[in-house]
Amino acid sequence: EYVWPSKYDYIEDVMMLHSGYIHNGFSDAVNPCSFGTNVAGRQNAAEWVRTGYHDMATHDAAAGTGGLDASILFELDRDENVGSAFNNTFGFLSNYYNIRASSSDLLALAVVTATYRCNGPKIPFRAGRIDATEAGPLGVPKPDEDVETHTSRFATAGFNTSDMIAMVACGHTLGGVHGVDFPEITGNSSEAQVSFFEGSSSDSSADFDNAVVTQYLDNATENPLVAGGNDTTNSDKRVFGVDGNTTMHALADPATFQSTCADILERMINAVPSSVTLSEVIDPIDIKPYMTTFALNSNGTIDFVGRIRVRVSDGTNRNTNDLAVHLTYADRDGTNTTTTITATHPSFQGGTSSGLFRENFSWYEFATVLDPSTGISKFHVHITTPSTGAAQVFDNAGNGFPLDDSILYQQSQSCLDPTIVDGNMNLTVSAFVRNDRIDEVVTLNLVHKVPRQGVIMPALEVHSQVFDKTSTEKSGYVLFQAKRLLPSETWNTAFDVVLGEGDNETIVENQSTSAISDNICS
Ligand code: HEM
Repeated sequence: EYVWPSKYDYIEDVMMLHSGYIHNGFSDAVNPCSFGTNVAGRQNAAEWVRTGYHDMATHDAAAGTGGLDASILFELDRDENVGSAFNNTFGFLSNYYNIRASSSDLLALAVVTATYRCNGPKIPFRAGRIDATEAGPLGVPKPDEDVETHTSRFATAGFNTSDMIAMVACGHTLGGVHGVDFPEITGNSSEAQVSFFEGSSSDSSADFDNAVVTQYLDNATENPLVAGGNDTTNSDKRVFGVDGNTTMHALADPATFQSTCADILERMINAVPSSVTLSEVIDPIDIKPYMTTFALNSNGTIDFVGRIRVRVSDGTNRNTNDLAVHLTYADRDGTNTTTTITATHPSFQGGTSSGLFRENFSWYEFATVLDPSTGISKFHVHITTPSTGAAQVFDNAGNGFPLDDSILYQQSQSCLDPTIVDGNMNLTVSAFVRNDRIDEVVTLNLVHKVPRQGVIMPALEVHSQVFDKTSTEKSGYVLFQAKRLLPSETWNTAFDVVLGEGDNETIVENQSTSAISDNICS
């Protein structure tokens, strides 16, 4: 059962908030399925799926090495990874990459998102992949290799002959062979030339359907890897036929094709090194709070500002126009207060967001102040249906939504000075620590983005630094500050503020330097 906060909150947002009032646009690049960022010949959805496969292809299931680990970032100079698909894919994914979302998790989510956006099946998504830090072995199948080589490559990765046929068919339902990458196959090397696996007469190549299978069985295929003029590069013909077409006949049933692809692509993205433990399947979270501000204000009270995201997808029996949300909370000692904090539904963009798998969410915003002498320890979310009076209380799997007011990150008193000195900018992070804990260590954990030659994604290194206690006191709190230099070209990054150590740790997670880049450093 989901408990807030979770280390997968960020990736769940990437997955579930594609468009609307609060959105991150993860599916914009594959919506519609044919979309190619207005570059002739490009189809992002096809590129994402191909990138997922090429990264996984060198998995060794028995040895527990390789797989979906983004090692392909280091393997782009190889002739088995021809084309701009890989850099295009990671170029888009880099917008979402951070310490809470590895390149490999984002790539797996890209496969899931592209497949679904193209009318394909719903592939369950798990997170937790760890990125490789160097290239893996060679061995991505090439079209001019024989079928024994391909069969054994798939077998090493944990896929039998029938799995191989299905995986290739499920991949080659999108996109095609590009003239710039394989002119010897297309016979035309121009930028815009694509010989689609499912032919040029329909837009099937932008639809996750089984035309690649039925056209092959009907001997009516234009697939350049089946009907190409040079049999040497007709790898799909050899792969599809290797079991006497048994698997292809099964895949000719549309429902079987969809369910088989869901299974084989899920296994493809979950082929990970044995050192990786994947999370449970990430399902949409029903009630999810977001803190906007939890800090001391100039009046000496605590600003308590945030949002509640309520799932209103089909089947929830919730109607955005007939919902009211309020919070109640317990003070620092755990005693319930009688205060009701009303959350209001914003009207901009209907105050709703939508995401993968047709999920919909409605937003409710609250802004109040709390007495710093009594504080807060947890809150409950109440959802009522005004038309019927029905009321429900959400308690975060039993214990309420926890908040710890022993440390308050002061975003308004933190800043990133835009002046660049010797390639660096001055970062100041401020936090108030409650009097009873001021003797504990306060640490800034800042993510440094370290550029890597020829690799789109920088390495992420966490640098820790201890805060200094200042002489500023307010409302039973003492101000702490950490100052450090941040390389200007990678200034846009994230940090955590941590009070105490071990079991006593209180963390304010995932704050961003971009949120303080307009603040004036005083
Ligand atoms: C024997 C195995 C395979 C071989 C030899 C092979 C070969 C190829 C070749 C030559 C291309 C053209 C690339 C270009 O022109 O840039 C291609 C494209 C593609 N492949 Fe494969 N492939 C194999 C398996 C797979 C699998 C298992 C998947 C995914 C599950 C997949 C997904 C794709 C996709 C989506 C494209 C279209 C890319 C685009 O249009 O930009 N392939 N493949």
